[in-house]
Amino acid sequence: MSEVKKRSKQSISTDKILESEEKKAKEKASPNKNLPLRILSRTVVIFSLLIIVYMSAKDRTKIFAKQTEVIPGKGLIIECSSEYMKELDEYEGCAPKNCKRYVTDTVISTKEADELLNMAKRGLKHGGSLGGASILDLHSGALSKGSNFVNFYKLKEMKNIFDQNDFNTFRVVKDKIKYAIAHHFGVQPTKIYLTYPTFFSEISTKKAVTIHDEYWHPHVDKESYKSFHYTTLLYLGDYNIDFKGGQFVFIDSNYNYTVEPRKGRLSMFTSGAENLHHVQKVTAGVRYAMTISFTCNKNYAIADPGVEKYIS
Ligand SMILES: O=C(O)CCC(=O)C(=O)O
Ligand SMILES: [Fe+2]
Repeated sequence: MSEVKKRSKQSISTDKILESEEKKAKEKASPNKNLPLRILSRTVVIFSLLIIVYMSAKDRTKIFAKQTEVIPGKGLIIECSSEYMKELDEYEGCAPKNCKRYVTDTVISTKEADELLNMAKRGLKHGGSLGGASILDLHSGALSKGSNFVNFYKLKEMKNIFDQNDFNTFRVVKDKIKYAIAHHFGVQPTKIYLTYPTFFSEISTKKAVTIHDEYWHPHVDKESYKSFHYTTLLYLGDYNIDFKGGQFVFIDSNYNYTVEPRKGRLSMFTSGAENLHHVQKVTAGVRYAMTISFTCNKNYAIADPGVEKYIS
């Protein structure tokens, strides 16, 4: 290589080094020059991620029963959990043909739901949990009060708060539900028994105080209430009208299935691990519902509640 060529090559590479050093120096002098661009690109990335998370969460949630629809009957068969099936082996005529959840708006009338709602309000106004999730159990008499429970069958001020007419309404509704379970789950009505607790629930927007107020945790009813084999929920008010939030959600591995409460809507399901569920937080208004459940085990059977429950 000639001396001239060598020198010119050297001077080109020296120029390049100078150029890049100049650029670096400039960037150092004004570090914020690329900042808007960086903020913009990061914002785009964050928003895209949020959209992906939102869309995938949305896609995993299906509305099984909308409040605005009147559902004659809608069911979803699921695989029974092995523990549930094993336990039912010993109860002839009580094991379901299939494990499932089933929602119907045509078994219980609006009038019957209104009569029960009236009972719920009448009873619960004497109680009320500090944390806003209250129950009134027609079997044990447990009524949420403050951060505890009292037995309303023993309270002077609640003496005869429910008369035999009220208990009759409960019995008629309970019998309709029992036959609906027998029909839809393929079991003998004489082999399923009303069990405890059998209660009204009232949920407001108050912040939880005790563990009893934390109704929103996913759970299996068979674990929360060992006597349950068939859970039924009767809704006494309307989602998005009487209250906001408070949807019931079945949690499956692929999808969540939401039941929006509707007055008179009956939701029935096998109480095993196949029906893991939770209730979403109530964000406005007050939500009333009733839990009426059945067992296959005669030892857990209870008599229909009546006026003889009052302890004088
Ligand atoms: O009120 C509801 O919709 C369900 C309540 C519930 O899951 C329960 O009491 O175990
Ligand atoms: Fe539950």
